[in-house]
Amino acid sequence: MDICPLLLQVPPTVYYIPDFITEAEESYLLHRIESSPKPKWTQLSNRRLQNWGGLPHPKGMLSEKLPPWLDQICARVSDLGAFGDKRANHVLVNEYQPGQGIMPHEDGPLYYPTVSNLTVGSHSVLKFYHPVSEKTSPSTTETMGDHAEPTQPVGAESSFDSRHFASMLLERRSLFLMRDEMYTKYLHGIDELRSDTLDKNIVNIDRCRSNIGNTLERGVRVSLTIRHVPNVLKTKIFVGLRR
Ligand SMILES: O=C(O)CCC(=O)C(=O)O
Ligand SMILES: [Fe+2]
Repeated sequence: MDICPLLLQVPPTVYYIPDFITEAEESYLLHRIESSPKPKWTQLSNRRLQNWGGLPHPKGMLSEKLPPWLDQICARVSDLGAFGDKRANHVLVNEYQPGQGIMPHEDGPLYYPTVSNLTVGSHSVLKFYHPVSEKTSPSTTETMGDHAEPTQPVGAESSFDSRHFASMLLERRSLFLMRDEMYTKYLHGIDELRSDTLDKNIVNIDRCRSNIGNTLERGVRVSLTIRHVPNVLKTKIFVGLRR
């Protein structure tokens, strides 16, 4: 399996694995996601999502058992050593219609500092940004635990272009991993576009089916953000015995 880090314009903390799953596995995952009960979906302004495994919280996540179809994929990602000797215990499913995206953000301190993203259904382009300054905290913070949308200070949008330093093409069925400073320091986001024209900023183009200059129309893309939440509440159930 090809998990060589990309040593080009980005630090060696980004991994791209084309065809991590088969077409049959992709169809199966899409089917399971689509057939999840309606209340499992949370509609946000620019995408909808499903949260699995519990709601990450600074005081600890009350963990919920993952369904077998997600547990299997979590095991496969964990077996790569993505989370050290820990196992992924949390999955966020994001569904993007063409024209939808996610604002530049960081994933925050509630997760083990490695994020893995499995892309199904259609491709996307993930863009990476320098933080506003090395000393200040990033302009946006993703607090997916409570489904809050990333926020952005007034005037920050115009500066994103100048802070953009690399992009990754995430083809369907691929797995993307980022860790270390790519997780803790830099921001990532997806532009709200209906198609992507691939330019020289795509650092993983050599591992992709497409070429620089191609324009790819976006279909409905579902991504599975697979992470490890270290702070899990150990619930103790006390059973009172009465005489
Ligand atoms: O859809 C993606 O690939 C990115 C999702 C993301 O950044 C997140 O869930 O925090
Ligand atoms: Fe993210």
